[in-house]
Amino acid sequence: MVSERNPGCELDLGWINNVNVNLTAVNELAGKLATTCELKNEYRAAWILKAVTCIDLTTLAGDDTHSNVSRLCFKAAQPIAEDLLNKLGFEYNEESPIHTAAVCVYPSKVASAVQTLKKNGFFMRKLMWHQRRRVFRTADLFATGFPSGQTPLKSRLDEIRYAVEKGANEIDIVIDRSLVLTANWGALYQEIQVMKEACGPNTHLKAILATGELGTLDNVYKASLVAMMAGSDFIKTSTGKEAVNATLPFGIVMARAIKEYHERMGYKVGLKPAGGVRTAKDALSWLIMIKELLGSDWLNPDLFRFGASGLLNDLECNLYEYVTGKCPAGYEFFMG
Ligand SMILES: O=C[C@H](O)COP(=O)(O)O
Repeated sequence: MVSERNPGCELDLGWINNVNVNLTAVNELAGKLATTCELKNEYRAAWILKAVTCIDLTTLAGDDTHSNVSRLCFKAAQPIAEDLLNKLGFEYNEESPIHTAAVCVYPSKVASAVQTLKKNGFFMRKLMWHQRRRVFRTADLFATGFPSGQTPLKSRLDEIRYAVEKGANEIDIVIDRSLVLTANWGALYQEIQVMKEACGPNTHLKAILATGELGTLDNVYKASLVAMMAGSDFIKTSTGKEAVNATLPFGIVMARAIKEYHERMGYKVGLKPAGGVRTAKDALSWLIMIKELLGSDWLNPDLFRFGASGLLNDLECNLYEYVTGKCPAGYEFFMG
């Protein structure tokens, strides 16, 4: 289910200054969510498949080449081994819902990803999916001075324009954490707004808050609100490069901010945990958290993504175990 894109709103400092997060309650809820995930058998397999479709399949390597970006694109288009998928009752064809949500690469590799996707007809599939609002996207994960956000605004805007020109249709920007730590909400709002303008009307913006570097959960909630007020389509926990990345307490606080924004403004903003989400167990805890706090509307790639380089492999292994009753040998899956 898709809602109208978030256009943002005026910066509301009164709203931001009223934020007060209950740390103990957040940690208790996170503990419960992490331990009460009792999904079994076909229900677990179905949720794992759901997780696959919500992945922004990412490569972050300094030695990325055209060839490993191409492999990533193929894996994104057919994320589960075909025989395994068939045993689960699905097959790959133009209608198949089983693909990752997006491919995420550095700006300099966007052209490689777009070329592979086009050459192999994946964008034709995208057109069909688009009619059903299920879009297979190429994202540029690392624009705007990734991962620190400490380069001049002009060069961050140039990076965005470069990636859009090369065919990226989602941009993951990183915020300048110092603006949060000094409570400079006006400057943060303006920066995100101009970055959204640089994306243009058709390219979605995901704002990476780098929650592990924001100091307090109050700051996480406030930065979430400011990013949404500035028009972000998604708010995202982390770059994967902070000492602490996607944790359930951060996710709970961001989900609560998204819920409040939706109640007040009427727009649904997406959530993207990223960094260190590696196992099926992690993924299921996040999906349950989303269902509990935001409801089923958010359980789809239009409103929920995992930013992950290594999660897919574990999801596929879990499906293999479900189908065959045994653990796969390491050589059976070529790339996670
Ligand atoms: O957004 C994606 C993250 O940077 C990936 O982090 P990860 O390599 O820990 O999965």
